[in-house]
Amino acid sequence: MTEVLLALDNVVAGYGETHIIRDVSLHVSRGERIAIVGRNGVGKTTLFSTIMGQTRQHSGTIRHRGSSVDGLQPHERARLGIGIVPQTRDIFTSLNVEENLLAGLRNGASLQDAYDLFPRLKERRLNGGRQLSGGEQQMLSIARALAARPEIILLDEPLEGLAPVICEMLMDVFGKLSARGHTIVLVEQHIKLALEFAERVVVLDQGRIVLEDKAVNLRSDRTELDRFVGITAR
Ligand SMILES: Nc1ncnc2c1ncn2[C@@H]1O[C@H](COP(=O)(O)OP(=O)(O)OP(=O)(O)O)[C@@H](O)[C@H]1O
Repeated sequence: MTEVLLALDNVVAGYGETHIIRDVSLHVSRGERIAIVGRNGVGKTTLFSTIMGQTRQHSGTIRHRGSSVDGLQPHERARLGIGIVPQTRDIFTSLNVEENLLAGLRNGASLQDAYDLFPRLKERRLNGGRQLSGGEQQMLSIARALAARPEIILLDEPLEGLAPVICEMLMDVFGKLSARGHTIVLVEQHIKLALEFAERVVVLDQGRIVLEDKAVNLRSDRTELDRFVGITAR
């Protein structure tokens, strides 16, 4: 039987007294590829922040490999193997590429692992974070998250604002990571790419899961999905 790596049960969370995430239950199995989609402001980033312990969890439980992580600090959750590539790109702009990677290495990961996945980073290894293009910064942010050898990786709109050729290259990398057994949860505005990448798609609306289905079903009939993401969504 496939192991449930991450389980959210009836989670209500938000900022201060505000409830943004409302009664969310979501189980992620080891090796799964899940996409989370929904209009702007429905709570996709807040859901990731909640998994990382960066919001106020009012009720419900979050378990990692069956053990509750409720009450654990973000760095403690990261140490358990929950990795995130935040929308804001997590890099130190004052450090060069190699220094950024070295600062993130954990659990026997090596610089070479990062350079094998992103040869461009090797070419730019002595460039400061500020001198990198948006795409290179995103590669570095992803490589830094992977340098901690997470068991599950949360990717928050990693393609946002990037040129189509870079998006294609990153999607290719996500495919490779998945083929190597990584568990990936992707928040993505490009619905077409989300449907191509994921096995299962979860739709959020006003902080609730309103639709959850296999991508193959949603690809063959987008009527239901379009109700929640809008027919103009790509
Ligand atoms: N730090 C914060 N403090 C208070 N409210 C916040 C904070 N961050 C987000 N919100 C509010 O929470 C709601 C959900 O925002 P969130 O960023 O999670 O949505 P999203 O689906 O990721 O949106 P987008 O697709 O635009 O990134 C919004 O109403 C937003 O204004």
